[in-house]
Amino acid sequence: MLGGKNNGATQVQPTAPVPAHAIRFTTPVVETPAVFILGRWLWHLLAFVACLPVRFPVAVTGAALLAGSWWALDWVGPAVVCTLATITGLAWRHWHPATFRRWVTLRALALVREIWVYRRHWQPVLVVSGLAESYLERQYLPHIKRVTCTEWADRVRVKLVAGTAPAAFEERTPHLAHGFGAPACRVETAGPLEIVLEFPRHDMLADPLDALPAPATADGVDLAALPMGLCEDGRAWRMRLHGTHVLVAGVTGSGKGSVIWSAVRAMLPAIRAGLVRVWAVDPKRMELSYGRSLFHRYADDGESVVALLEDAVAEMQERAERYAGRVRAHTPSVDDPFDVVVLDEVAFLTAYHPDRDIRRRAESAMATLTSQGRSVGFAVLAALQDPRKEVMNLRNLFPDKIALRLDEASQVDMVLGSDARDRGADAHLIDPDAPGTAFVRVEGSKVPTRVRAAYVSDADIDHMTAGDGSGAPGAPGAGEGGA
Ligand SMILES: Nc1ncnc2c1ncn2[C@@H]1O[C@H](COP(=O)(O)OP(=O)(O)OP(=O)(O)O)[C@@H](O)[C@H]1O
Repeated sequence: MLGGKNNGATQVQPTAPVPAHAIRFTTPVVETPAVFILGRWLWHLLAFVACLPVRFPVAVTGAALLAGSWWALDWVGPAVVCTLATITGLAWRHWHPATFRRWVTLRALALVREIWVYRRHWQPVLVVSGLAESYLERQYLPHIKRVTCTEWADRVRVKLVAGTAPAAFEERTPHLAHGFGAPACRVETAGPLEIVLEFPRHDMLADPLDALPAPATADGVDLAALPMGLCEDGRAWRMRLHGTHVLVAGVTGSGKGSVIWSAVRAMLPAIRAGLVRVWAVDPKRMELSYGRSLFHRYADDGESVVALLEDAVAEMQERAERYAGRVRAHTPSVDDPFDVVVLDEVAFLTAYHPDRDIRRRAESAMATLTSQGRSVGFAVLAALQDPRKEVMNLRNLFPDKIALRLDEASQVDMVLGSDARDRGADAHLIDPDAPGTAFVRVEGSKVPTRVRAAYVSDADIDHMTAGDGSGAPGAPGAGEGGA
């Protein structure tokens, strides 16, 4: 089993008996006749050649055409084939650049990277990083099955050595990333004994992102998928807010404001239409006070904050009572809007406020909102700098979490869950010069995704409060309508 074709390759021959043993009983070593070894190599060569048309159809067809034309027409044949191929390739690239990139460029790139980067360095990198397995004094290596390239990353499909688990790779992602010269490495389980290692080739999130245009009408606001920024694979980062609560953690200057404001901006037409109400808590008086006119309620000092939270709880409970036995899912309407309680620097309420009673009442209101609010259309979007339990012990009441730049490696798992760092969510290593960059667990994926929130500048907030539809200068007015 261990020595099976797909389970690894023998690297070390059995060694001599250990000198300390006076007598050592071992099975006799029988020399393998050369004909068997040559036969095995020949078999592998034939299998490789037979698989070539399936693995590289374009390259094999090209080579066959060249050979056939040369045989039929001497040198004129390959010259004509090359000219026609070049013209066809250029035309294809011109008229269908996306398919040309997918079928030609990325496949060629995958072949080069498979040979030049991964197969060439596979053995030394895996042995040095401790991923080679030993059994009966032989060494076995996981086996590269296939390398593919996407726009932004290489995906290396690996067959594991029997008896090992993906966790061994998850623990060594930094070794693998450095070993293969990639900025990061992510591990996905692809099936029994199979994993995919994802190595980004370049950072799609290196450049800041301008504020995204807000939807033109309230109909266009999808509260389950608010456009927030970009994922590292170039897809849009969308965040669910309706039916969940979101906790945003990050050190000062990490970009918590851009997450909050991107969410508010994405809901703008629905806020204007009265389908969404934002209850803003702003103890620092720096972040949310700027867009005060957009909010249903605003509070910035201990007493008023607690009053706001307790009013939200009262409204939530009144709604829950009305819905009991009649309505099972909340749909935003002008009578029963979607209520978002935005808490900036939540530690002010849970840990730093000098009045113990304020802390207790605030915490109790937050616990009630987060534990009962989801199904009746109440969501909490809270931001904090320090995710430790002493500062915020309600962490687990937030189903969705966003880890911006954090201070310490241990905080990553506190925010994103116990295996997040093993799966490559190095939030403590985020570049301080790239604020707004974060790790999130997007729906349906166990692997944390790196994202960057769009930056909503003061000028953008001015346009939002002034009533321009998209928040951009000169944009048309907001549309009305139901969500
Ligand atoms: N998404 C982003 N893209 C580019 N730059 C950003 C982004 N978010 C924030 N910045 C820059 O980083 C600075 C700090 O951002 P922000 O105030 O949002 O951080 P914060 O985490 O809220 O900090 P604090 O906790 O001190 O309020 C901003 O003034 C802005 O210049």
